[in-house]
Amino acid sequence: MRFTETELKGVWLIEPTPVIDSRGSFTRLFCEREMADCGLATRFVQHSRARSISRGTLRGLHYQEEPYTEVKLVSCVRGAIFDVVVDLRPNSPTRFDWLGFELTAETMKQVYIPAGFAHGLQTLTNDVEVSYLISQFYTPHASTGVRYNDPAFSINWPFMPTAISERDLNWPLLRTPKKC
Ligand SMILES: Cc1cn([C@H]2C[C@H](O)[C@@H](COP(=O)(O)OP(=O)(O)O[C@H]3O[C@@H](C)C(=O)[C@@H](O)[C@H]3O)O2)c(=O)[nH]c1=O
Repeated sequence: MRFTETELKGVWLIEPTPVIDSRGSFTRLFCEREMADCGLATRFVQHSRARSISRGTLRGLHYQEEPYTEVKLVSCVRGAIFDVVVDLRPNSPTRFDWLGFELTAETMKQVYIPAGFAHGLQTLTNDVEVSYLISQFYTPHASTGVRYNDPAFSINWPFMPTAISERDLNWPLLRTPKKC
């Protein structure tokens, strides 16, 4: 596995290094030792999968509040997504900056998202499945979000959303202006 920390400190892109032979390939997707060597969390308490039917479906931007913050290890196991992280850490020099990653079932790339970030995604194909390893239990009363089109972030989503939940359409906008 190849680990690359992004310009948003604490967010890592993890790329697989498949071993290929005449039968096909073998690919490691999680290794406690390699993750720990990079200083990443290795304890995940839930593994969830979300299926989206149509291209353009948007989910997010979500996070859980203290003391239920989560680390997420996200990958796309069917189809393709544009995966987005937004830095919400109060004292971060990159606060409100965002990054987008194309994750596909073929490339098996994963994004490691530390606590303090909101996460969202948009499907790039029909019939998409996304896998999440999550370090904290789902806690509905701490589960919250920020608006996908909040001008504080100005995220360049690939498409107008073709499907989105009422909840995600109605997260309040932040009033704090972007960094001067
Ligand atoms: C996230 C989650 C939802 N649910 C339930 C609540 C609800 O009835 C149904 C669908 O929930 P949501 O609409 O929140 O699902 P979704 O919009 O797919 O939520 C996900 O979005 C992406 C962007 C993330 O980062 C994930 O961590 C998660 O928040 O599933 C659980 O039971 N456990 C969970 O861990």
